[in-house]
Amino acid sequence: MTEAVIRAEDVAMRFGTNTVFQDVSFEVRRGEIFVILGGSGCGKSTLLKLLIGLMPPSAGRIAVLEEEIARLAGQARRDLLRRIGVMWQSGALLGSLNLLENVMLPIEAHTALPDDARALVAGSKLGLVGLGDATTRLPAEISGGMVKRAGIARAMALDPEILFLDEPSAGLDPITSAGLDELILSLARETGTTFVVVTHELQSILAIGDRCIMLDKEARGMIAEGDPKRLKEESTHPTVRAFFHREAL
Ligand SMILES: Nc1ncnc2c1ncn2[C@@H]1O[C@H](COP(=O)(O)OP(=O)(O)OP(=O)(O)O)[C@@H](O)[C@H]1O
Repeated sequence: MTEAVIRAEDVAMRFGTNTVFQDVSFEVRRGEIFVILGGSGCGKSTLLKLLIGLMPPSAGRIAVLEEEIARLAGQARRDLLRRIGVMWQSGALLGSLNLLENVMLPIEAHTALPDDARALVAGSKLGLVGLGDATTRLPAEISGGMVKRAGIARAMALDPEILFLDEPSAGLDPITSAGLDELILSLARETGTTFVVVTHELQSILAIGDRCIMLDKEARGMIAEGDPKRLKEESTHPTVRAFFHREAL
């Protein structure tokens, strides 16, 4: 079986007396597109924060690229974070910098490459996401879909082994959203990057997800794991069925 790049074992997260989830265990395998899904407030963003080490779990263990991310500090932590990329919902571009300069930022921060080489790398990442002709545009001058693409280019600037995407289709119309799904699929195929995507967009989940887990607020944990297309056909769990068949309800 393909190597696991993330292993979550019996993970729980509590804020005070509020248990968001517990007993969450799963693996993400190298090269797959892994989707974290579930309704509002079930803890998708919280789980994403645990996976990238922004906070430690209340219980359990999360290993990312064989390292227990919550326990790392200093250089070891920086070294691991360099191997992963994150795109937040907004795309998080700096408005005063053009797209090329935005993508150059992480390269400047983490490598000693000279200016022209940095620009070359940043330009090639923008080319990968279909923005090769827009490198001198400012974020305010481009569409919402292009902002997301630029955010992905920036998250890929350092050739991450795992790319985390937080609600990539949020705020996009269905056609733009479908275009973004195609981009994610082609990047996964061409670069071999592992994708972990947080979303509740059913069309996206079915279009891009190799495997998924579904979190549930009432159950305070995972209620499904597997290939989303198979879950849609085969799951007998009422909440899972309602989610995958909601168009028909
Ligand atoms: N820093 C925090 N302190 C206290 N409670 C928090 C904190 N972060 C999240 N929560 C709680 O955890 C629960 C899950 O929130 P989270 O944002 O992870 O859900 P979500 O599935 O991402 O929701 P949405 O799809 O609406 O973004 C909520 O009850 C929220 O109030």
